[in-house]
Amino acid sequence: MRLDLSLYLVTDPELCVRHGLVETVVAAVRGGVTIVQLRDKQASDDELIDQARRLKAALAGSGVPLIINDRLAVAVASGADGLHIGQDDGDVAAARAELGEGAILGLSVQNHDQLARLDPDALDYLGLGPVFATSTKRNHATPLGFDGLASLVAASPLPAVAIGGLKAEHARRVRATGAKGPAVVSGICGQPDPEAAARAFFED
Ligand SMILES: Cc1ncc(COP(=O)(O)OP(=O)(O)O)c(N)n1
Ligand SMILES: Cc1nc(C(=O)O)sc1CCOP(=O)(O)O
Ligand SMILES: [Mg+2]
Repeated sequence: MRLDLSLYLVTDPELCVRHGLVETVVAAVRGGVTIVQLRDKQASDDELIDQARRLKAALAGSGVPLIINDRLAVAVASGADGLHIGQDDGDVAAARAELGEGAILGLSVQNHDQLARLDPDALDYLGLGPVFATSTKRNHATPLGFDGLASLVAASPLPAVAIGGLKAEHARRVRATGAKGPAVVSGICGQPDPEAAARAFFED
């Protein structure tokens, strides 16, 4: 599936409760989201596989890929389009080997040391962050700000999205760093109108 990182939605079970997971994602895609990550730290693998299958069905025909956060086994079992892992979520080469060449594989990067160590041949994109402090992720790294983000993007061997505290008014500055787009949780999931909230990331 084509990788378009213009606007990356990362779901959150609590923030999506207002409209429901599937309806939030479908509305956000109507608003312009180009890639979706299913992220739920508490759900069991079986629950996540069920959610992923329902999201895949809802996204059918849209061209929007579904990525699974953290859990390789769920990505494989659910027929999702890919996996996003962090620095402590397992081995990139092993994930690539199990997913196969056709899958999308993303890695989180917080600093230049991590950038220097990664294997770009095994990966499709990077998630750089946090740009700003955020209450959505516990124990996140020190915020980069736009200057730190720009420095990482300039050194990145792969296309990258920026994540962490990003709202619609930041979209222009994120793209000006060379990042392909913002990755967003609360700026879309927690909003009264997720479609309008997503669209606003293109109107900045
Ligand atoms: C697009 C994107 N970028 C970064 C992250 C963060 O991943 P990670 O560091 O593994 O943290 P958790 O999301 O697992 O808490 C992401 N999920 N997506
Ligand atoms: C899932 C995640 N990863 C981050 C990182 O820095 O790697 S920040 C983050 C949460 C982003 O949520 P919001 O858009 O609500 O600020
Ligand atoms: Mg992770």
